[in-house]
Amino acid sequence: QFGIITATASVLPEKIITNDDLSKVMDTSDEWISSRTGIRERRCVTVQETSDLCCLVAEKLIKKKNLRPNELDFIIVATMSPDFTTPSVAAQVQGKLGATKAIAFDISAACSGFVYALSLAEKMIRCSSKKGLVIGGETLSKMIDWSDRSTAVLFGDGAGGVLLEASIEQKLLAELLAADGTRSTSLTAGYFSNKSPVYLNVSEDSFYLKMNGRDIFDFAVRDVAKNIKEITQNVSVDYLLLHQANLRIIEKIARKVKIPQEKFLTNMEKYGNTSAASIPILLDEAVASGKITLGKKQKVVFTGYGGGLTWGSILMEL
Ligand SMILES: O=C(O)C1CCN(c2ccc(-c3cc(CO)ccc3Cl)cn2)CC1
Repeated sequence: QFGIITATASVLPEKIITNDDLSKVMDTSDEWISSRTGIRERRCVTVQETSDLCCLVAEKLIKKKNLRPNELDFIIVATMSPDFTTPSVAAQVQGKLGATKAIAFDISAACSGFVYALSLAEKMIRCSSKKGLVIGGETLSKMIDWSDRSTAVLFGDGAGGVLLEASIEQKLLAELLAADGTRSTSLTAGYFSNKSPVYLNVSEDSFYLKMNGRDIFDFAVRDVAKNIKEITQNVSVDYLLLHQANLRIIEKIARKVKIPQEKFLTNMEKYGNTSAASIPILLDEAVASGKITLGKKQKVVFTGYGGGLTWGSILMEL
């Protein structure tokens, strides 16, 4: 048995923050943000937590296929902005859903989290699991230093996910996942400072998201392009769904891998960078718009890249 995607769903917080809204509270402009990133607005939670967004995605997914919650064997949530270190977001979703049979755990791989989680979940189905949810969910708005315009304008909140079910047909055709921990300091967030009376180290790390934009930009254009080139060799791909970090980066990658721009779907203009949620949100919108139809055998590449550093692609027939 192999894992195939049989439903998609996404949930975005209602509150919209436009570039102009941000230009009123920090030294930035719609012109700068949209020309350098492609982002025009983003969503921000006002009362919801990551677990609330993920729970709504889970409810949408099981409803789409008329499943009962206790039919699920697993719930995996990819997030870098959980409500708690424990309980996991996945466990919170399992409890709220009443998915009593599902094992539940979070995956921490930043913006590669959804791709890492999808790869792992498909292996679980190859080893006898039958049905499960793979969700990417973030409330990055709590991780941002809202006085740092270099990062505050880039990120957004949201969640998306897929229902994975067992099939005799193999649809996950190839994958290429990678990590490079020697570059781990290029993007950090959620550092817990140790307040113990015997702790001696004074770290300058911060809870707030910090990024070396230049390093990450160059990493994305170099390593990610190489990864995509390798996985799309001798394959005619219909669409590529890359982590929605920056439109300029996606354009540069498209040119490097010599695949037409229009095959690279984008929606960062509406949602900004939602880290692990960006690919499943993009997928759900592509399905809702009819660009992608599940079961139509379209060849799609999912590519995540970000903190860790981690990156990776999965080639799937949908
Ligand atoms: O000056 C400019 O043009 C700046 C240059 C720097 N930029 C960047 C750089 C890196 C990212 C980014 C972030 C993550 C984290 O999820 C993952 C993947 C990427 Cl590629 C996004 N924007 C913005 C415009």
